Amino acid sequence: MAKAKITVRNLNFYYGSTWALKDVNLTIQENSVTALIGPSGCGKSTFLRVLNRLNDLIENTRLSGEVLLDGHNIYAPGTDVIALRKRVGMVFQKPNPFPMSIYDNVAYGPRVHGITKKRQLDEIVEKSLKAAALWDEVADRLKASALSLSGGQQQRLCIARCLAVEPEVILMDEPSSALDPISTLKIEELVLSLKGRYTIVIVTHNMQQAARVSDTTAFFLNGEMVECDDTAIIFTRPRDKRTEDYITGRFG
Ligand SMILES: Nc1ncnc2c1ncn2[C@@H]1O[C@H](COP(=O)(O)OP(=O)(O)OP(=O)(O)O)[C@@H](O)[C@H]1O
Repeated sequence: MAKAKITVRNLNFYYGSTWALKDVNLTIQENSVTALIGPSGCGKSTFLRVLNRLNDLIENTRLSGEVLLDGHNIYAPGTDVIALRKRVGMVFQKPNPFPMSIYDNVAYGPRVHGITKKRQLDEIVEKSLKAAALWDEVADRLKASALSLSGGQQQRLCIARCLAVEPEVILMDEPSSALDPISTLKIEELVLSLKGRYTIVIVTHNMQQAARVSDTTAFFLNGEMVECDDTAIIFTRPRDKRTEDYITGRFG
């Protein structure tokens, strides 16, 4: 039985006078992959950043509405934002490993959260790199700089770093748009392998990618969430004409 992991209610978001998200209502099911699609500037990334309060870091922004994670509003006063971001991790468009070793990148989060025993860290690093499908390529050079990895490997390292703190939700903002086709395929396989254990929300400009990896797709346009449904329905018989125009390439 599907369970709502995140419920967004009447969400509005403003950058100064720019109304970037307009009364968005959306439910994200637990342990599934939800793709956010729509033309450039429609608010996909803003919506993603709302889900772990990353927009809090941008000045002169305003939000109204509710974002419930397991039924609790993450914007309620007194919310521990550090704890929230541990539960709701993020992977960015451009791989952004820290300038330190492969091992230290993955161990970084667990260390911040108080894990210091080497054996325990070793286990977490191995498990996370395996889950991110990178272990076989780096097991013999964990002390090498993360910056010596290829772009695709760096992105899988960033996913391993995210997994190391055992998040419940993983937000991915166009995670393969800066990568070559083979690395992109690896990221897509990885997303599919993580499905079922994590709730994944992925922003993508690539509609084939959305069709390949996601269970549910939400279409955004000019800050509105136009339509959200099973991915197969969105791509074959969307209800809204605007969705149809977008997926058939009439604009965007
Ligand atoms: N930091 C910011 N300050 C001011 N306005 C912003 C900021 N970030 C985004 N916006 C504006 O908010 C709107 C939504 O932008 P957002 O980046 O969320 O769209 P997007 O759908 O993710 O676009 P893209 O696909 O090009 O990344 C746009 O009008 C954009 O100009």
